[in-house]
Amino acid sequence: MLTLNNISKTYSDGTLALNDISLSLPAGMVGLLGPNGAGKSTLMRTLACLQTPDKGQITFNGINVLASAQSLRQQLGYLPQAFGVYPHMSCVALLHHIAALKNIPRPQAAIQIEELLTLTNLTRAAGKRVSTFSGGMRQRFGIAQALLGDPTLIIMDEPTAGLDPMERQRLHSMLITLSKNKLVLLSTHIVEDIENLCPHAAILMQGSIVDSGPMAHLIAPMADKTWQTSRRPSTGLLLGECYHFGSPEWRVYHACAPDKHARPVQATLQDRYFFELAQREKPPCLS
Ligand SMILES: Nc1ncnc2c1ncn2[C@@H]1O[C@H](COP(=O)(O)OP(=O)(O)OP(=O)(O)O)[C@@H](O)[C@H]1O
Repeated sequence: MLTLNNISKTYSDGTLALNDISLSLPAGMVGLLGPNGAGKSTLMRTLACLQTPDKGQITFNGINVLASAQSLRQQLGYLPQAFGVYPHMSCVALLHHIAALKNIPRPQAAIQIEELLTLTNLTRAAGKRVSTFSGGMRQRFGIAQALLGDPTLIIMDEPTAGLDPMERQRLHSMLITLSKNKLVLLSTHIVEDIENLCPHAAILMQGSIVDSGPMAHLIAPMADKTWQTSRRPSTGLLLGECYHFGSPEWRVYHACAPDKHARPVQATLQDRYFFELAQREKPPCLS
């Protein structure tokens, strides 16, 4: 269990990035959903002990994270949004280098690296320089390095960014396998990834937690109030515009049918997310 109590962070230029965040996250796959600039990366870096909050407390399985960063690092695997690599090092050499930085004895590291190369489907590319890898291979390498040392807390910041559908699917099944006995925190603004992968999620907007909990809890406020209509609605809160067989359709939040063309639909996490966004800014468009 990862618990955050009253975490706040203001950058030196006065930007309030995290505003009194309190959260309890269970083991398994947990999604952190928020638009650009919501504070996701700031929160991820704080959890990974790469920056400190101005106030608040974090505990992970009994460890006081802010007071014992080193104890947490031994249990942590972190995939940042972007990471640099030494241009001349091969995949396997770089993994050995990172294993050494994590204080993993070489014989143990060799066994783990072989297993991780298999898991991430990089065995055949082990001798290639990571700087020549495609986007998907690089992300898989990022996962392999994060998993060195068998961490119990895995933090992934936008892991599917820039991946093609095949690579994305491969990454999804890898994450599902991993999350069996660990806490995998997945930060993204791709709602579909969280809907597909996470039984539990938190929604972050403008540095504050809007809501968190099991998926059913997050969707519950939208139940029986979400409609889809083939005419642009004039009443209700517009959640977004989508296309059905090439024709435009609108998703609307309203207590009753917004017009005679509207039909009730099963609410999704995307509806809840767009509901929250629509209350804070101009309504988004679905694509
Ligand atoms: N080093 C910094 N100095 C000043 N402001 C910063 C810094 N890093 C982030 N911010 C600001 O803090 C806020 C939160 O940024 P953050 O990168 O955590 O959001 P995010 O949800 O990860 O966004 P994205 O999805 O675009 O990566 C933004 O307003 C951002 O401009």
